[in-house]
Amino acid sequence: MDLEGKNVVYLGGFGGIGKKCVQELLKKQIKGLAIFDLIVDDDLLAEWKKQNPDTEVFYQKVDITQKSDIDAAYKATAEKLGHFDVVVKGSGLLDDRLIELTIQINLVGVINTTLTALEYMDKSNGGRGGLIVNISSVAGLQPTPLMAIYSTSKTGVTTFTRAMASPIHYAHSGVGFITICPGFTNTGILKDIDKKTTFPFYETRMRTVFSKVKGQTVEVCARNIVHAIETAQNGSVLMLELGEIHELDIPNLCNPQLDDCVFVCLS
Ligand SMILES: NC(=O)c1ccc[n+]([C@@H]2O[C@H](COP(=O)([O-])OP(=O)(O)OC[C@H]3O[C@@H](n4cnc5c(N)ncnc54)[C@H](O)[C@@H]3O)[C@@H](O)[C@H]2O)c1
Ligand SMILES: CCCCCCO
Repeated sequence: MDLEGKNVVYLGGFGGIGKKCVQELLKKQIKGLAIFDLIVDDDLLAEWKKQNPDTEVFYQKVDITQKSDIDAAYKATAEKLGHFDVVVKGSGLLDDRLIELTIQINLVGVINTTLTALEYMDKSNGGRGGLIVNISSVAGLQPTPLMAIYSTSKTGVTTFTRAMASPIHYAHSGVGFITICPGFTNTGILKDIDKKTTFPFYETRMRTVFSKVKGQTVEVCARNIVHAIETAQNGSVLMLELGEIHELDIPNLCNPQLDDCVFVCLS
């Protein structure tokens, strides 16, 4: 999608990846940017507003575990911007010791913020269509024993987003969906990992290996997320690993007779 003149909602815009994505998005002459987050960096927000006088930049405090917050934020954004073209879901928690909160934020939060956004974007409901980008993880592509609950939540994000990308839904709503699966990216989410894993490290080797894994910079990850927003097609699942974008060709495992009724047909 060409981002010039578009309205964007970014959930988690003050997070590690979020801040850099916002900075990249603001380079694209977007018309409006709503940042939904639990936290705010007032100085950074003021700087973004000052540096981008032609873009309406504003913050909405949102706890995505609270449906009332989600509803209020989207309502206020629709009133301020009229409509929104792109919604990026970049909120997240990695802490397997907080089981319910992990699922509430990473999965239920993504589902609720998606379905509420659709109320405004769905062409069959008077919307203009658009693009919803859900940030999963490489841990949402294959089981990750180290953080099994996080991996489960992210696998749910990947599956939910692929299901929402069904051509059946797209033909109805005009809202496309893409799944972004970053690999290790140098933000705070990976710090103190041995306090966040499903179980304490069984052996120091796992810990040694984990602390030695080479991650990508946040800047490169953010640039690739924005590139994906501009170029990816509905249903794309993109792994962003070590500065590269890999479009994943996930096979349809369904009965051909059900192909267009149940599963995404990535034709
Ligand atoms: N950093 C990585 O290695 C990596 C890899 C793959 C996927 N991801 C995913 O990318 C996204 C951003 O991660 P990050 O590394 O920038 O982490 P981060 O911790 O810096 O950012 C997380 C963001 O989510 C927000 N958030 C947390 N709980 C919330 C709540 N209840 N309501 C609203 N907002 C809430 C935080 O305020 C923050 O803005 C997450 O979904 C994460 O799972 C990160
Ligand atoms: C091994 C999986 C690393 C996941 C990084 C945070 O999504």
